[in-house]
Amino acid sequence: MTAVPPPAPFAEPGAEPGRTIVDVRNLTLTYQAADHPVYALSDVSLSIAQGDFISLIGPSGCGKTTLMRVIADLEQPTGGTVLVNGMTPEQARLKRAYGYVFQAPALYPWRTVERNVTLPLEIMGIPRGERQTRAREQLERVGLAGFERKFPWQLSGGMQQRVSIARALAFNPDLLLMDEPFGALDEITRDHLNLQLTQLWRRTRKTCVFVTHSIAEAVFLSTRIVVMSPRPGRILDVIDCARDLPPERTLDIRESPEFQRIAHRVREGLMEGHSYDD
Ligand SMILES: Nc1ncnc2c1ncn2[C@@H]1O[C@H](COP(=O)(O)OP(=O)(O)OP(=O)(O)O)[C@@H](O)[C@H]1O
Repeated sequence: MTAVPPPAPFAEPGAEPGRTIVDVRNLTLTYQAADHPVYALSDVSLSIAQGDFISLIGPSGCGKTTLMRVIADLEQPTGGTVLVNGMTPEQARLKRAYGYVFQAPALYPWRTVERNVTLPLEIMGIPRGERQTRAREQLERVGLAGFERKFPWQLSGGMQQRVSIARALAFNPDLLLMDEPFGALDEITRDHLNLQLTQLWRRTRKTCVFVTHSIAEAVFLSTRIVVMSPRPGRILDVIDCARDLPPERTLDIRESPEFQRIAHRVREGLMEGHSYDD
């Protein structure tokens, strides 16, 4: 894979560390399934600041995707409020305040890599030359310079997921929502992408919300980890990783006692909240 350029220690212009980007208060969501209600989220409150990297971790079905989808205005809450950049999720969606990366890359096989990245810009009516410039910048950011004219099926799964990250970044959103983007990849590729993602985050200081089932991935990437209970999803613990781990992270920090201690606390939280009756 192509190496990512070395990270520069600055945030993007306009970034204001500390400003609240996502404000979730007393969020409840019940799905009305055909024969019974599904209580997906119960009384979730969370404040996410500019430049935070938040991981949501919890057992399968605890509502992690649901929480992301409410922030993205893809689901309507039953109760509580959500503000994104001070706006309702609908206003934020219309203003393209966030980019969303799905579990599967969701690329169009008949479009080149570059034309997959430019798609949201086409929809926004941005002129062709500017679309190309922005797509190339983002592809370079994710280490895919030179792959513009390839088709998705010519790339590995990890490279395809990097294309979808470039696409989500193309319109320069304040917020990046990533729903288990590396879950289907082998461990070595996943390590590599974790490293690239932490470098990308450090360069841009985009606010990130990241869903994962991997404790190591959550500790490695995050400034804070949100541990959720089994359904209905509630927040059991919020763990500050930025206090004990440096912002600049290399894979070997996973061996450090600080890393192990945080991982242990996440594991304890998951075990305490887990019901073995299911
Ligand atoms: N549209 C829907 N209608 C009914 N139930 C739903 C709907 N979408 C999700 N659910 C249920 O709501 C609960 C939470 O789902 P969600 O996908 O948010 O969990 P998750 O924590 O992201 O799970 P996973 O880790 O397996 O991806 C699950 O029990 C799921 O089956």
